[in-house]
Amino acid sequence: MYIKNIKLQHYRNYHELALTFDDRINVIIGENAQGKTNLMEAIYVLGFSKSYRTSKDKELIQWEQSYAKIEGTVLKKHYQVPLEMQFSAKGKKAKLNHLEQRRLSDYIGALNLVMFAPEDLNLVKGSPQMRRRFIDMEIGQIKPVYIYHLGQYQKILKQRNHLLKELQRKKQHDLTLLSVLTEQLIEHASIIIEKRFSFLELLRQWAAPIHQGISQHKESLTINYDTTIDVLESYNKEKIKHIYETTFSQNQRKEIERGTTLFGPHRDDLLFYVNNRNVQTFGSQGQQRTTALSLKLAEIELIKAEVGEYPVLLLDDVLSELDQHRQSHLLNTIQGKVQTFISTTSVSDIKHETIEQAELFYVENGTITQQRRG
Ligand SMILES: Nc1ncnc2c1ncn2[C@@H]1O[C@H](COP(=O)(O)OP(=O)(O)OP(=O)(O)O)[C@@H](O)[C@H]1O
Repeated sequence: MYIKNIKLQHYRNYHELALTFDDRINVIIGENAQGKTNLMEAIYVLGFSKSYRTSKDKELIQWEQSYAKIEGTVLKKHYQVPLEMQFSAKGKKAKLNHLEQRRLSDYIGALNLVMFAPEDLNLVKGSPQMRRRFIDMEIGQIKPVYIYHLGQYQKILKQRNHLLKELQRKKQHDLTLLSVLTEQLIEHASIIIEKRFSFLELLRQWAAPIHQGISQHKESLTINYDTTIDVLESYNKEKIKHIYETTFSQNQRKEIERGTTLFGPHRDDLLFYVNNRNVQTFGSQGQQRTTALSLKLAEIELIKAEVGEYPVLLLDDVLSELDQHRQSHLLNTIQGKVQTFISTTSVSDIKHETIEQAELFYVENGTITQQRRG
């Protein structure tokens, strides 16, 4: 799939903007603070209905304006999909095929994206929250119903944590509500875990050979799921549910004492091993970067295998962070098959033939001049 065009209105520092993109490589060039990342972010928001930079939608609206709008046309193999996101003080609206979607899980997935920014290089070393976000975003765009379960899970978790705090402080003594919330939490938790397990199976299949390729067969990558309960990846939803039920009932006193939910997907993590050693603890910076790159490239292939089309790739200021070998590996892999947006302060940072044919977009203070190379 690829994005044919985009129109922005009052989005960050873009007052009005209309662009037509190349179906392969688009390079967004500009000095600092001119609007490169804002454009990448707008594309991301068009796909995921929210930003990766802020959880406050109102920050996306241009200062002094009352709304922001992003429209875009996504071209798929056999049809095209018009998408639209609008933000105002009243909230956000997502339109697919010109029809407003009440549930965002009905909107997400029409435009598949893989984002690779400098922060992603810390995926291995960074917080468990980052890794959970990575896996959740991925599953969400392949199986949008996952987003629904995740949303419900988070809502119930918040209520349950609040209740556990009240029980801890003895402001509340009734345990009936706790059982009701626990039961609801388990229902969504077991679906989330089951889906994460099947996603991991796929991720491993794609990431391991890619990692071998980048490391010139010197390294092998394995990925494990680290969970708070005693569960095997071969278990189905019912079995996972049963284990959660036993764990929660055996630990009720402990949870009340601590005033928080101690088990569930919100506490799980991914562990990466290179040549059987934990790369989070023992890996060199290079190995950690190779792992992050392998995961991103695996995401691209995984989406293609599951959805039937390649996603759009966003490389936000990340190429200059990769050494020549990793940069070439990345660009060779995507060349000719994945629509890619690259943001950079200088085209000379990109040393690859693919750049010869790219569409160039020069950004200056919220305006863009387009120029085709080749
Ligand atoms: N809501 C907003 N309304 C108007 N301008 C905004 C808004 N949010 C951010 N900006 C402006 O957008 C600019 C930042 O743009 P952006 O983050 O895209 O930078 P960039 O070109 O990617 O630069 P860098 O290379 O430093 O990351 C800043 O000048 C900032 O003041």
